[in-house]
Order: sequence, then C-alpha cells, then structure tokens
Amino acid sequence: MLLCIDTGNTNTVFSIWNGERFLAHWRIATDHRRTADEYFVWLSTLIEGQKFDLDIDACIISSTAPRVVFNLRVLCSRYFDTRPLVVGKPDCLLPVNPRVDSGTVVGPDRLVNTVGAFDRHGPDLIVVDFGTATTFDVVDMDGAYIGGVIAPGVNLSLEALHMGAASLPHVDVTMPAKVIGTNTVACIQSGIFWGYIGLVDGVVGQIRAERARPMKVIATGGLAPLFDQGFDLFDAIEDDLTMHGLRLIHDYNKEMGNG
Ligand SMILES: Nc1ncnc2c1ncn2[C@@H]1O[C@H](COP(=O)(O)OP(=O)(O)O)[C@@H](O)[C@H]1O
Ligand SMILES: CC(C)(COP(=O)(O)O)[C@@H](O)C(=O)NCCC(=O)O
Ligand SMILES: [K+]
Repeated sequence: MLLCIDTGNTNTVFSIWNGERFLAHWRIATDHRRTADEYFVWLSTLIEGQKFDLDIDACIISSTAPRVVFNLRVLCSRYFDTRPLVVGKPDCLLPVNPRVDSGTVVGPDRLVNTVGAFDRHGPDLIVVDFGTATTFDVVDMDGAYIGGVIAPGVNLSLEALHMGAASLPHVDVTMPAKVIGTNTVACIQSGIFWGYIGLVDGVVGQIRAERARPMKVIATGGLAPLFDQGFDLFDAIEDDLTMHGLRLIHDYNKEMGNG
C-alpha cells in the first residue's frame, strides 16, 4: 500500500492507496513539532475503524512547510521501513519539469496539482488552489508547470483584517445575501466573498489574455465550492487533485525504476 502525505501551511492530509485504488484519507493540523510517534499513534487509531490493515510499503510526501518533512521522513523509515519520495527534491522525478526562472523553488503542492490536473484534463489549464494561499498554477501544452499567481488565502485575509483593525471581529467566510452589508460582519463577508470572486475572475481573464488560447480552469481546496455558486468560474472542482497527483508521481518514479 502507498501512503501519500500532503502538508500545506494549515493542514496535512494523509491518504492510502492500493495500486490505483483510493482507500482512505485523514486530515490533521500542520505542526512541525509533531513527532513520528505521534503521527503513528494517530494513524493507527484511525485505521482501526477501517476494513484494512496499515500495511504501507511506499510513501510520497509533498510539503509546503519544509520543517515538517524531517518528522515525516522518520515516520516512514521507523514505522513503515520505507524511504519516502519527497516532491521537489532532486531524487523525485516528475513526468515534465517546470519551466520557471532558474533558482526558483516552486511549491511542491503546485507541481503536484499540475501533474494531477494534466492527467485528468489534458493541456492548457489554470489550477486554482484555495489553501492558506490562493494559488493559480498554469499548465502548458506538454503538462509542464510554467508559472502562475500567488494571492493571500481567504482565511488569511479574514484573519489579517481582524488582526490589523481594532474594531473588526473575526468572521467566517460565507456567501452574503447582498453586496451592500448593513452591519460590520456582513460588510466583511461581502468584501471577502465578492473580492475573491473578482480576484479569481480577473486573474483567470488576464492569464487567458496573456496565453491567447482557450484554457480550462480547475479548482481545488476546501473553499472552492463556495465560489462556484452560479458564477461559472470553474470548468471542474476536484478536492482530491493533490492526492491524485501524488499517486501519479509515485507511480511514475516506480515505472522509471526510481525508489
Ligand atoms: N470546507 C471548508 N470550509 C471552510 N474552510 C475550510 C474548508 N476547508 C478548508 N478550509 C480552510 O481553508 C484554509 C485552507 O485550508 P487547506 O486547503 O487545508 O490549506 P493548506 O493546504 O494550505 O494547508 C484553512 O484556513 C482551512 O481552515
Ligand atoms: C504558495 C504556497 C505558500 C501555497 O501553499 P499552501 O497554501 O498550499 O500552504 C506554497 O506553494 C509555497 O510556499 N510556494 C513556494 C513559492 C512558489 O511556489 O513559487
Ligand atoms: K495553495
């Protein structure tokens, strides 16, 4: 069985695969202090409710938080006796290499999203990931990541308003009934919701103009469905895109005799 681990700046998701068959996934808050032993206790407790044993013989990791990787590596070697592939490291092969300025370290989550989206949707894509940051990853004709856009994430923006303005409360993101808010909470919700609709629409439009070709927009991340309520911004929403990409990159490395 394969264990895929996707560490974002907010959450870490673990998924288990038997060949191409997805078996289960679990989410834990990202914390670089979490030890290998803690991960294992957590994983083995969750697996008790499943119809399979935790019989892992391969691992692949994508982490936007570099400090977390050490303990995840220890988890893989101590408990599963495997050496994990770590996306972004030179010994982890990608089907197509990114084309960006030399010296640029692209977020591994963006590389993984690119691979997952190209496999499902083919060339010329914009992948929008609503994570801690909202990222737009542009996929070329051959499936290469060729750059994109990084904007502050939805919850990060809400938090920043609350932190920086003494009279603004913390609010949760939602689609407001009207644009013109008649109380503080409604005003903030409107600013975030309509602001992000405009941001996504504007950035996608500019990318399309710059590329001068039709491009499909694929959205992922927990908040993607919120921005899909009748606005026609996305061609598809796939919350398993990163995990699909991780599984493909693992299989590609195996096919190439790597790891
Ligand atoms: N279904 C959801 N509803 C509301 N907020 C969500 C949902 N899923 C994720 N979030 C929030 O969106 C932000 C990004 O989450 P996530 O996609 O896990 O980020 P990352 O991949 O950067 O760790 C976090 O603040 C998280 O709490
Ligand atoms: C842009 C990101 C912070 C997004 O991370 P996330 O929101 O998934 O936690 C991450 O992909 C990153 O740290 N990237 C490095 C710079 C780059 O991709 O160009
Ligand atoms: K992201």
